[in-house]
Amino acid sequence: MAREVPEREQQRLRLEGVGRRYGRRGRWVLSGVDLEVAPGALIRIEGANGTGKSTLLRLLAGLDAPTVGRIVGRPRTAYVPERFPAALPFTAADYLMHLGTVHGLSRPAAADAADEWLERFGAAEHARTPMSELSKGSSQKVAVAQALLAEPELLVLDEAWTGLDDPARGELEGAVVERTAAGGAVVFVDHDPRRLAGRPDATYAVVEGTLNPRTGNGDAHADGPHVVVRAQGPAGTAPPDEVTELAALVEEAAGDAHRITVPESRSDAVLRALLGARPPWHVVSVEPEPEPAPASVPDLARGIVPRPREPESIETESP
Ligand SMILES: Nc1ncnc2c1ncn2[C@@H]1O[C@H](COP(=O)(O)OP(=O)(O)OP(=O)(O)O)[C@@H](O)[C@H]1O
Repeated sequence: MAREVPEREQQRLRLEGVGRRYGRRGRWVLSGVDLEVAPGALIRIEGANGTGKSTLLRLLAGLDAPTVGRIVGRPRTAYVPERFPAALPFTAADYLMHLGTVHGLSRPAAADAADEWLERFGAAEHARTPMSELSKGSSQKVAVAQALLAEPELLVLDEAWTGLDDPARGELEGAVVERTAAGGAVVFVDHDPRRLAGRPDATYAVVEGTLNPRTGNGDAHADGPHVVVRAQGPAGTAPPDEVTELAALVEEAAGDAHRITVPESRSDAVLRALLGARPPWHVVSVEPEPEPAPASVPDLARGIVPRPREPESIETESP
């Protein structure tokens, strides 16, 4: 049974004018980011490769500090990093029990929570396996279990579904829905546009260092049907900026191809931008986006309060 988190007792995380660059002369990876994460909110962060999504999530998780701006109101936070340090000198159960006690659980409660989450993710048989001997998938199950077992007020997931088998992926989606229903906030990045489709209270895209709200209700897929454009450009190049700004999601595919998910209403503009690039991109295919899988847990009303932005920084949705 999930621990309820009364809203009035929770810290509300706020990013105010946050900028981050690596090194004194490095480029600004993020700049002028304002964001408020309300209790119970489910927030999706999108963006092309290397735009700064992980940088933003590390700031949200409290593992990194802004170069400028400030972060206030730290809730009890747990984080699943993009790369989990698997070669730790513990068995899976001992590691989870240790993490549970760090998060304030008694040893028996931490041991019970460790067993419960390993069971839920189908990894109970690996409880006594040293972490260094776990497969990538089992190690990822431990990574998500360590974040969930203390029932955090804020859960930050950086591509946490990657490497999990199908049942564990479904289990993690269910756990996210449970967490938000219990009043916890969840912020996630995932390369699959169908992940938790229709559920986020807000979706933001990181574009050229700024955080742009997607649509009125925050769901990237609320703006009508989408198409998937597969396109190939010169080796090692990212799609033109105009494409990244118009698309709901840009992902690298096999070879030098990119998979670009875009609202149907903007697909002509994306194709024009690809074909008009110098040198032009080769459009391999244009297909309707597959239907998302139906959600398994009843929907629940939740509140998200995006911080007000300066008018010039609001992304307008072109028809
Ligand atoms: N610790 C670091 N030191 C120096 N540069 C870094 C560091 N972490 C990230 N960067 C740089 O910051 C930029 C944004 O990286 P980040 O990992 O946040 O992007 P991302 O959107 O999560 O990318 P991906 O989708 O590939 O995971 C990249 O140019 C990256 O090389």
